[in-house]
Amino acid sequence: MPTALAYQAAAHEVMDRHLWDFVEGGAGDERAVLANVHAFDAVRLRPRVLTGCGEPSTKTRILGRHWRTPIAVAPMAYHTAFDDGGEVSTASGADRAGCPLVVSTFAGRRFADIAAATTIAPWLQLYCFKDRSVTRHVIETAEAAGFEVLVLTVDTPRLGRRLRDERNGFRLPDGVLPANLPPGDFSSPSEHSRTAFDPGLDWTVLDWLRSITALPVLVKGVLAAEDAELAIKAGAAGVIVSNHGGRQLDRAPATLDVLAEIAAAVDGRCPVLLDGGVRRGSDVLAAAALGADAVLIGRPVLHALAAEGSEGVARLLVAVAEELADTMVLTGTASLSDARPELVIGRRQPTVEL
Ligand SMILES: Cc1cc2nc3c(=O)[nH]c(=O)nc-3n(C[C@H](O)[C@H](O)[C@H](O)COP(=O)(O)O)c2cc1C
Ligand SMILES: CC(C)CC(=O)C(=O)O
Repeated sequence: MPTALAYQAAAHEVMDRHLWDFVEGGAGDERAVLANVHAFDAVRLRPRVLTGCGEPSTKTRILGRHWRTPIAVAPMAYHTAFDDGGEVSTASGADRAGCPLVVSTFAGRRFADIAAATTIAPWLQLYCFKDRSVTRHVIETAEAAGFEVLVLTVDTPRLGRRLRDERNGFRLPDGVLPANLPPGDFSSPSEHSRTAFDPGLDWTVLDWLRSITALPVLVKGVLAAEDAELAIKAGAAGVIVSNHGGRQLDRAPATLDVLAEIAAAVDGRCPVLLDGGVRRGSDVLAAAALGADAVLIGRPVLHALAAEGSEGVARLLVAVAEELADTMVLTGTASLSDARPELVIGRRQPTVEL
């Protein structure tokens, strides 16, 4: 069975060193990158026996759509740096595994071509630029291509200081460009983001989004129960518990460590998704037990794409989904709604009461 670890090793063999550092790296001392993975490593599951659960259901329903398995691909910039087909390859691989793809504002392929490669309507990850006309254009292009959901990234008023990229003087490989943005100089993500991203966003950005689109908006980058509450008040259709894979705030908490607190605050009013460090099917079940309706997988998908293209993406995601089903059988968990916090040993209980 192909694992995330095996694809990481395979990608390391084939990837340019600076590109590797761009993908693997995080902000500062990379505490938050490690914290995500360590939080999952520390999980032990408490199996129940003789439950009669031999054929578990991994199905779920998110924003009115049926998902075969509670796994989607996290938004990541520039898949064309890893495979010539870029996001088109990722979308078709994810489709074969039954997983939706969240497409980055900085996708290297046109939204219409990405949408045509999958039977599952993609979601658009949105960076809100100072120039709102550009942001609006990105949304309209995605809507015209049939995208169904917006994911507003809120943890990036400025890009985290990524020391590997600073040391390497990182520049995108020649020919790697965002396919859905007006022409500009994108060669250094840190320099571009400094001039283009709006550092002064507040919750009223959701009002503006609602005034220009009817698509549901999920807020990605929530790490505090108070912000989940504010997101719902501002009209968000869901929250994504994320620390951007440790690429933003070096001392951000592991996402798994704040999940229960946020799920308790949301209390079923909207879907709660999580990303950061999800590598195994057993990680998916732990996240479900602590309140996630679905998870997103980031770096391992790029590793699989770099190592084996579209086929690699499909094989990785199928493997994680099968491992989720295995773990459900072995813990006596018949369905995702049966995954309760008692399944997980040694996690802290919610700490914030609203
Ligand atoms: C190379 C790379 C590019 C990324 N680009 C984006 C992006 O364009 N927009 C965004 O919201 N998050 C972006 N992310 C963050 C991911 O969406 C996600 O939060 C994170 O990778 C999940 O953690 P994991 O990689 O440990 O699975 C990026 C992450 C990586 C590794
Ligand atoms: C081009 C970057 C802004 C993409 C990103 O979000 C990241 O590298 O984490």
